[in-house]
Amino acid sequence: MEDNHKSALPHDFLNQMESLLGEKGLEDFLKSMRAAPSTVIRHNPYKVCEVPAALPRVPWCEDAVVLEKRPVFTLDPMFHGGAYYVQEASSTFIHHILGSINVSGLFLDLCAAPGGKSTILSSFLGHEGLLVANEVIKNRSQILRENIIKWGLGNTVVSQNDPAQFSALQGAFDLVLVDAPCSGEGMFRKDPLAVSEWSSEHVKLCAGRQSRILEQAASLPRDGGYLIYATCTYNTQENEENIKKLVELFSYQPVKIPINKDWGILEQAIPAHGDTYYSYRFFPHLLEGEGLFVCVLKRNSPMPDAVMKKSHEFKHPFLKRTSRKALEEKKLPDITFPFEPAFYHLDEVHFAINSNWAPMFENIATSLNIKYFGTELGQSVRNQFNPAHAWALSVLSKGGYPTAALDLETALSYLKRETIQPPGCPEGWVLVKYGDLPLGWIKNLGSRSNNYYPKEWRVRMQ
Ligand SMILES: C[S@@+](CC[C@H](N)C(=O)[O-])C[C@H]1O[C@@H](n2cnc3c(N)ncnc32)[C@H](O)[C@@H]1O
Repeated sequence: MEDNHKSALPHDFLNQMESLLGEKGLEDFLKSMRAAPSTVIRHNPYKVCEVPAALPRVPWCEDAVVLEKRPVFTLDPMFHGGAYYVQEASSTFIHHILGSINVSGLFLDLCAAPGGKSTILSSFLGHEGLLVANEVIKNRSQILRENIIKWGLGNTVVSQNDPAQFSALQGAFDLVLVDAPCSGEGMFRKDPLAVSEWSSEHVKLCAGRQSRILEQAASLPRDGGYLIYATCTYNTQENEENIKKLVELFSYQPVKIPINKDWGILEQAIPAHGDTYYSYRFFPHLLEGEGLFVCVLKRNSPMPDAVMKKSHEFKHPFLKRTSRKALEEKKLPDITFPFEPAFYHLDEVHFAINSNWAPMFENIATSLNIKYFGTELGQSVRNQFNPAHAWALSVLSKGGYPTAALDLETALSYLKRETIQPPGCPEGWVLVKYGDLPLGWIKNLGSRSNNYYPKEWRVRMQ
């Protein structure tokens, strides 16, 4: 059995793993490759998510629990309402890193889709900070946008840009995460495609691409800000070698992350540029999770000049700033914000963001290709306000709209975009919920109701 598995893996990969782990290590690694990967969900600390207390937690992330078996997530309304994110355990280590270095402010997730790590960054920032979640590939930026909307904190700007297009934001960020595209060796157990695509040539190609991304990313944190580099692969070309190149070119200090030795994470020293940097390596035979490499660095280089333009007038081809008063005239309902909001509109579609971040957001919006930001509240149509789906899924209050609690069957019908008619529903806009978790809007017209669940998100599974 073990030999079968061994023969399914590329010969050069096995040699590489043997030089990393030794003969016995490779044997244990191959054994772990035959075991089923665990299923982990990380719940949204800002939403209602009932998780049985008896389930084991991921040791480095108190929000993440290991499920006994993998349910059909597509048929769980809580999944669609953003109550949790399905994420393999090792990746949730970003949560532990953030708690250890304890930095807040403006974060950038440069390679963000589908958004697993962005949702960790967003939860950590809460209502105080701002996250730019960027994904260069258009289709993937749409998935990222959807996951950010479902997470619902309203503290995120989704952009679709190449890393090279961030040059106007050099020195702006308190933290930059580069979770780079890689050869995916750490995902071999979960993703047979990663095995079939693997070759030494592909590793080389990935290492070159990561090095270019890191060179663009390295000047984005402020002096004293952090750069986190992560991959889900094991080879040293894509990992240690890239860190060595980076610290030769840019001034970064090492950061040591406290870990508990029972967790099974390997801390390894990377000697580079006369200093010792640290990597945190995850192997499936040493812990319950997939393969991961992480290195945290602290920028040590005062910026020569202030990079942010201090513009008082926001000039953007489509996006305009507006006031609460102007919005009230457009029938915006009464919303209690956990921060002082700044409002913007794109044609008649209205958005809110924490006003503390408005000047920075305006700089970002003029230099990047923005796909989403803050919370989309709704659209003014002929003296009426049509609430947005994103607002339903957001953690903001819902301005006194009536609600209807759905049972599982009706909630699934709603998510499939079928017509539902909850009993006792008043006429007009109604927020539908599963338990206490908002799922979206319906508009009750009396004789029938319209389902406003987004067409492109609807559940197709029967
Ligand atoms: C490992 S994935 C990110 C996973 C994500 N951080 C998460 O936790 O859900 C790497 C991402 O980088 C994107 N990518 C591909 N080529 C890139 C490039 N040249 N520059 C920046 N990002 C790139 C991929 O499309 C992919 O979404």
